Amino acid sequence: MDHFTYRDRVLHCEDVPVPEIAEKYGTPVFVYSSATLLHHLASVQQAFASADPIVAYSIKTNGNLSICKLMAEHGSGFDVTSGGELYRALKSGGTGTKIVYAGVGKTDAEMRDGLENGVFLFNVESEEELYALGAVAQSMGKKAPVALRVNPDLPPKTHAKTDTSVKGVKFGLDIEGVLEVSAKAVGHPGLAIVGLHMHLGSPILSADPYRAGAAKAVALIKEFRKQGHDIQYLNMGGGFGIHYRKQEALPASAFAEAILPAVREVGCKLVLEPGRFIVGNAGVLVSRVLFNKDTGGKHYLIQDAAMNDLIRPTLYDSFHRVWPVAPKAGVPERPEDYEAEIPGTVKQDVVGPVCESGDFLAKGRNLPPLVRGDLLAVFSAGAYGMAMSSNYNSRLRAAEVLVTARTHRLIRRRETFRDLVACEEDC
Ligand SMILES: Cc1ncc(COP(=O)(O)O)c(C=O)c1O
Ligand SMILES: N[C@@H](CCCC[NH3+])C(=O)O
Repeated sequence: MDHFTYRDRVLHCEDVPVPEIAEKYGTPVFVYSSATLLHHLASVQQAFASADPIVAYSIKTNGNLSICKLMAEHGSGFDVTSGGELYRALKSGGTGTKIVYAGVGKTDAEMRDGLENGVFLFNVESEEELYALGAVAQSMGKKAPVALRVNPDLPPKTHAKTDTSVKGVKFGLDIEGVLEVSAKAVGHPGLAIVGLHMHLGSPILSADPYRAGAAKAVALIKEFRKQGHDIQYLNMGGGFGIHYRKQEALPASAFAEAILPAVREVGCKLVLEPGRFIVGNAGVLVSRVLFNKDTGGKHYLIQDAAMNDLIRPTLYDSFHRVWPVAPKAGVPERPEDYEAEIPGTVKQDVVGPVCESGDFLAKGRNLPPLVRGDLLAVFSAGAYGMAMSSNYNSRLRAAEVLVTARTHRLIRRRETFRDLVACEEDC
């Protein structure tokens, strides 16, 4: 479900016409719907309610403080993967009792920071990390609460760059060797192995990998307990897919059906780390057409958003729906299927101003002819859009706007040229 709808051929975010936002804040601009954000958070919380889970919003997806505050105010915890993300989580009202610390390469300083702030669970991904964390905790007179992250060697079939649970990736401990690792850690004075963590990849459009992963988790948890570890948490990570092309995403209840029986069997507290599922369909990237250009038998639509704003198409060949903010008569107000032939359209590559041939937001799309100044919406851009943006080509990072019903508010101002050089001028 999202709250981006066309009314009289004008895209609205909740009750706000998107052109009003583009006029006021300029383009490119990320526009988020708070109703969609909260709807998705609530749908996860409700689907898994019987396990009383800790839903830890994965802050890497979109770390904007206003979005994170909304998450914290509505009962979400945070999944963080760096000192910077922990800082954002705490600044947004998060508390250690609901913060899980992930990541293959935590520094000693990050571990200390996490322990000082009472992080309830550290996902640990290697034996060296385990003992480094144990030593840091011991030096502070503490025991670090640990979930061993297991790589279950399940192919969730996402994309070569986003599969995190197949043999040979850098993530997690190999499932074959994890019991040896846990056996050696029994009785360590700085470590309490209290959980098992599994994050399968992202985005996942089937519940089957979760069912298979949870079954492997159950077997391991039983073994950990036999070794003497007091396992309290089963952390099934994030990865729930969203609508990018059509309505292809599963509801949270489908994932709940796959995961909850395992949680009941081992009697653990469930931890989830959803990111994309909460914020992905809650954001669009709005840009303005600069030029049309025909070359090499192709039609290029050059607009003012680029790979530095949304790198997913460049990095993963990801598909995002693209459509005019105010489509003129003669084309559908909003197509059912963006990949089918659409009357009144011509094939176009939607590209940005960055000096890279790989700078595109969409290729070979059926779009109506557009002219300079027209507005374009790139849908499902709320997750890993702004979060992965950069200043490449010394482009200023976009503004972000949060909509609630008929109101809109700037939640990140557009950067300025002074921002671009600020860290260099200090030197
Ligand atoms: C450990 C971990 N947890 C949670 C997430 C969030 O994933 P998603 O945004 O697909 O829910 C990721 C990213 O894939 C991750 O690596
Ligand atoms: N950043 C990715 C997925 C990787 C998620 C982080 N483990 C995306 O944009 O889809």
